Amino acid sequence: HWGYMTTNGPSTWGKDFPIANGERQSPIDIVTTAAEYDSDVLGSNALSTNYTPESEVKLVNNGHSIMCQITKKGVLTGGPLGKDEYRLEQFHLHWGAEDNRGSEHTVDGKMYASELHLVHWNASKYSSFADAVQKPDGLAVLGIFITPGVACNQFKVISDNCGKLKTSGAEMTVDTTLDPTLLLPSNTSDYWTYLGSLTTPPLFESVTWIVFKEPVEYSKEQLLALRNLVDSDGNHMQDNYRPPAALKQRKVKKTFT
Ligand SMILES: NS(=O)(=O)c1ccc(O)c(NC(=O)NCCCCO)c1
Ligand SMILES: [Zn+2]
Repeated sequence: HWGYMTTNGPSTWGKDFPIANGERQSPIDIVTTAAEYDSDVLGSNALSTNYTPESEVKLVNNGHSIMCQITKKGVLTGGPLGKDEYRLEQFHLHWGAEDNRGSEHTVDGKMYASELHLVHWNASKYSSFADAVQKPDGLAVLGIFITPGVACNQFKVISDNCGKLKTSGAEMTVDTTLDPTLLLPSNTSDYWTYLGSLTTPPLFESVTWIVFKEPVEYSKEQLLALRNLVDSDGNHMQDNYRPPAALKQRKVKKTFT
């Protein structure tokens, strides 16, 4: 089964998932000087999130990451998404064994300690996540860089429960509220955006990526909690990130000068 070890990691995925070498794969290295400022598409209608706080938190160790399944109606609109409404489905993370690596997107070659992905599907055009996941305009994912610093209070419900989700397949519901809005950086106006893919198999080329420039801080303890999770092979879930793929014939746009 695919994973992140030498024997089943990103360099082997092309065997079972030939799209791994496709024209719009993710993540990518964001070369800041090559990104194009595009005022009309991006400037006119600002990216907007309208999330409903979760009244309980459903956490799953899916063998590749820790995922929070969203049950409330949360909507992402605007920016590069045109008139379509994208519904929040889940969020999860990728991280390293040490603070010097772990993000999937890089910025001028810089890797962050972790990257949070808020996954949305196009509810204006499709009937479910499963229906949207293979469509070229099916998904929109918000990428948030994580850097070591002060604790993120809204992330505590996840980091404080990693110990109870050690094994692959483990699920739990925590009876507390969580507002996904509070997982976002304070500046949500400055971001890069480009057309890409899922960063794990099946690597479908269905994602409009929106990567925020401003990182969010998690404490050392919160990052350590992620590294103590166990994956589907019984190893510590660490370095569960795909390295950058080729940009090929794509342009990265940015909303800031
Ligand atoms: N990293 S990502 O691009 O934001 C991303 C967003 C949504 C996804 O559905 C996946 N991948 C996925 O679901 N793979 C199926 C098996 C996983 C657990 O069994 C990756
Ligand atoms: Zn992801």
